[in-house]
Amino acid sequence: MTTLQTGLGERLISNDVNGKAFTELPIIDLTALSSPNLEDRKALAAEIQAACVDVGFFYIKNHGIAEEVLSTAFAQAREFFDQPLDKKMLVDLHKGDSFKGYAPLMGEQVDPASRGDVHESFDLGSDDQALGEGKKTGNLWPPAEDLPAFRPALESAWDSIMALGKRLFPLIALSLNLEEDYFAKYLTNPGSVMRVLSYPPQFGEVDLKEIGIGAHSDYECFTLLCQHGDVQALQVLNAAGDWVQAPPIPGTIVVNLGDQLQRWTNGVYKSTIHRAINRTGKERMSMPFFFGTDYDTLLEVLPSCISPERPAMYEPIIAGKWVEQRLAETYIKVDPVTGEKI
Ligand SMILES: O=C(O)CCC(=O)C(=O)O
Ligand SMILES: [Fe+2]
Repeated sequence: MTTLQTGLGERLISNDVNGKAFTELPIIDLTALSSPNLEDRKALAAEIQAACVDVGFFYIKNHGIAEEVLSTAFAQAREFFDQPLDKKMLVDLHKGDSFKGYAPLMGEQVDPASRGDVHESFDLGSDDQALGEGKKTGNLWPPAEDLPAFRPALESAWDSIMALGKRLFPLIALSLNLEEDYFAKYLTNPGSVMRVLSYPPQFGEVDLKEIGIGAHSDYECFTLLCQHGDVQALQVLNAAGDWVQAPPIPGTIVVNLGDQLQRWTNGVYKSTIHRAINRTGKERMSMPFFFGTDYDTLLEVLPSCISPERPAMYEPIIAGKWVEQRLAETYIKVDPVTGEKI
């Protein structure tokens, strides 16, 4: 079986678990999420279940987030990224200890087989969230005199997407035949992260060791990914080893499952490998929001996902430690004198 080097180490090309050779991503209408009728919500949960088992990726529409909140955040992100490098490095992610702030082009490497990711990023989280053992610093914001509207725009997007994510957990619980509030006890102070990414267009021969974001799976429970404009770059790996394009669709947000839910569900739900390559000739931006659980949640395979044919495949892990370890492997620090990775 073919293997692929990813941020998770060597992975079978079929994502460890049997997904489908899907050729497009499902689009799920979330209107029934607000229905007072449990049967309506269960019918929606059944659609979510099929998408999580077969694909691990889907679009949502009628999600309730105002388009303007997202476009304002993207406009501010563009202003931030268009600044000179020395301004952006005022909030260099390496100045703090909890992976918040700016990382320049090639400052990250989600796929250890790559030379670095061809994107710039700015990461933020909640200042009062559990930062993890010994962590002292939270968000790093650019000076308000440089970009007065940046922080309010990103915080407003954060609030809206966080609210949507909190509404999706009960749906995921229903889709796993659990009580709707099953995950609530693990979400008192969840370790979520949002980021804006800017991918310059790449020209010439495709070199898979140097692309927008290398092949990886996400680390948390699920990701809500907003794509800006009409610039195609995201690709999703199906069980046949083919990369399926996930273009921006107006009014939708992409949802993909992460490793925490794959482990919790014993691989029944897929944390599908994806990457981004921007060959469009245009600058591309995206805004992923990663939803984790409380830092100290013990992620143990759900008993309902274990059977004689499918024994538990994963050791229990502490949710926050898992993400921290994965992040520490992701960000590259370069020695300013030698230019070597340290
Ligand atoms: O920009 C994208 O479309 C994908 C970003 C992504 O996969 C990530 O940040 O984990
Ligand atoms: Fe990702």
